[in-house]
Amino acid sequence: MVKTSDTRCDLMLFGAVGDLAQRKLFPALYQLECAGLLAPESRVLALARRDMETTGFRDQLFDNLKRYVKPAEFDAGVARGFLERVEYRLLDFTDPAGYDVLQTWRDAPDNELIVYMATPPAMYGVIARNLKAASCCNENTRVVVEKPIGHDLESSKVINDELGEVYNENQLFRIDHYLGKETVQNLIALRFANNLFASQWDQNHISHVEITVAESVGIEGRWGYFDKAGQIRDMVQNHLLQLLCLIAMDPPADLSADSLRDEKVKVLKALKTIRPDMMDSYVVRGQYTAGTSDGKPVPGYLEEEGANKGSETETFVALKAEIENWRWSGVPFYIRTGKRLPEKLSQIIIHFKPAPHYIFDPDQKHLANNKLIIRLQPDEGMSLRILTKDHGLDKGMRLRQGPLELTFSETFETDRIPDAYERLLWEIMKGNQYLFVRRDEVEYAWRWVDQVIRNWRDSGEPPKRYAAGTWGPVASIAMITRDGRSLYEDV
Ligand SMILES: NC(=O)C1=CN([C@@H]2O[C@H](COP(=O)(O)OP(=O)(O)OC[C@H]3O[C@@H](n4cnc5c(N)ncnc54)[C@H](OP(=O)(O)O)[C@@H]3O)[C@@H](O)[C@H]2O)C=CC1
Ligand SMILES: O=C1O[C@H](COP(=O)(O)O)[C@@H](O)[C@H](O)[C@H]1O
Repeated sequence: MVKTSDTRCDLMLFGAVGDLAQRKLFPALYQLECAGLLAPESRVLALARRDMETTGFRDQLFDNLKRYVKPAEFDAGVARGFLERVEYRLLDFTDPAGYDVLQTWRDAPDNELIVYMATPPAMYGVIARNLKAASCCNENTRVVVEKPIGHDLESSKVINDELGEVYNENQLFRIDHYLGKETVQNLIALRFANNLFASQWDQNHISHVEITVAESVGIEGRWGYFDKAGQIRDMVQNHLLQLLCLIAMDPPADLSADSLRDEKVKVLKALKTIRPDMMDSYVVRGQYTAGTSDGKPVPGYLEEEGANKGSETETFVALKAEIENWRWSGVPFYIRTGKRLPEKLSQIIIHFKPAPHYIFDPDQKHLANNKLIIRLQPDEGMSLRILTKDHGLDKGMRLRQGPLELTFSETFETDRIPDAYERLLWEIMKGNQYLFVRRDEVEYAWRWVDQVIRNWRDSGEPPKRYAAGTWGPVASIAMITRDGRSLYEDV
C-alpha cells in the first residue's frame, strides 16, 4: 500500500491556462484530492504567460473545475482546499532569465519534483534546457510530456534528443492517455490472468481483429492543430497502435515498465510495411462533409471555424495492419478511427475461427465463430458471443448466438471509473513508468505511419468524402468484405 507521504511532490505545470490543463489535468488533480491521494505537502505551480496573480488564477480555476468536473462529483469545499496548494507565476517559457522564479517557489526540497509540459511539443526542449540552466532539476526530476511527440520520425527524434540531453529515459513519462484508461489496462488482465484466452490467442484460433475508435465530435475549435496532424497522426500513431500492441504482444515476464514495453516494441517492429502498391487494399482515408450529429445539422470539415477550404487532411482512417511473426501470421487487424462518426465508441472485437469440422445446419454456418467484444468506452465491459441450441421442439439442432456478458458497472457495482489522467498523474507521483511510452515505441510507431503518409503524398489522391454522422467512406467496409471477412454487427 502506497502512503500519501511517499508521493509528496512539487508539480510544475507548464501551459497551465491551456485546454489540456484546465479541462483534464486540474480536474484530475481535484479528483486525487477528493480520493485523499494528494500528500498534505504536495503543491502545484501553475505557469503561463498571462499576466495575473495567484488569486485571479485560483478564481478562474475554481470556475473551470465547476465546469469540467461532473456536478455530482464537485464539492466546493474540497475544491477550495485543493486551490490552496496552487500558486500561479507568469513565465515566458522561452526566456531563461524568468526561470529564477521557479527556484524561489521550491521551499521543500524533499518533495519529488514533477515537471509537466502541457505545451506544444516544440517547447519541450526549450523548457528542459532552461530548467537545467536555472538548476531547477536533477536526476530525480520526473518529466511528463504529451503526445504527439513530433509529426514524423525525424521530428520525434529531434524532440527526444533534446529531452535526452537533459534527462535519462527513466525520468521521462511520455503520455498516451489511452494507457490511463481502466478498460485499456484491463486488456492486460484479460489476456494474462485468464488462461482460457491466453491459450487461444494466436493465428491458430483467431481469424481477424477489429479495433474501432469512433468519435462523434468534430474538430471543436482545434482546426489549426488538427489540420497539420490529421487522424493518422492524432489517433493512429499513438492510441490505436498502443491498443494493437496490448492485444498482440507476447506475455511479458512481469508487470515492470520495461518488460511491457519490450513486448510492445516487438509488435511495432513486426508490423508489415504498407508499400505504395498495397494502398488500395490496405488503407482508406476520408474527410467528413456536412451531415448530422445527435440529430442536428453540422458543418463539414472544410466549413469548420478557421478552415482552409483546400485542405485534404483526413478525419477518418481505416487500415489493415499485419504483424509478421509466428503468433499473428495471416491475421489482419482492421483498425478504424474517425471524427463525426455516428457515436462515441471504442471497442475491440476478436473474431475466433470456426471449429475445424462443422456439423450443423449449412444455412447457419456463417454463425459458427465465437467473438469476444471488448468495450473500452462507453458502457465499459465485455461480451463473449457463444453458440447454443435454440430451444423448442420444432427447432431441432438450430443454433443461436448469445452473449456471456460482463458489464463492469453492473457486475462490480463500480460507482465511478477514474478518468485516464487521474490514473496517470497518480502513477507519475509514485514514479511508475509502466503506463508511459518509451522512446523506441514512439519511433517504431512513427516509422510505420510515416510510410502510409508518404504513400498518400506521392499518390496525390484526395481523401474520400463521407457525410458527418455516417461510419466513414463505404470503401472502408469494402476493404474487409473483399478479404471474405465481415465487421461485427451488434445483433
Ligand atoms: N487538449 C487536449 O485535449 C490534448 C492535448 N494534448 C497535447 O497537450 C499539449 C497542450 O495542449 P493544449 O492544452 O490543447 O494546448 P493549448 O494551446 O491550449 O495550451 C498550451 C499552453 O502553452 C502556453 N504556451 C505556449 N508557448 C508558451 C510560451 N512561450 N510561454 C508561456 N506559455 C506558452 C500557451 O499559452 P497562450 O495561451 O498564452 O498561448 C497555452 O496556455 C500539446 O502538446 C497537445 O498536443 C494531447 C492530448 C489531448
Ligand atoms: O488524443 C486525442 O484523443 C481524443 C480522444 O480521446 P478520448 O479519451 O475522448 O477517446 C481526440 O478527440 C483528440 O483529437 C486526440 O488529440
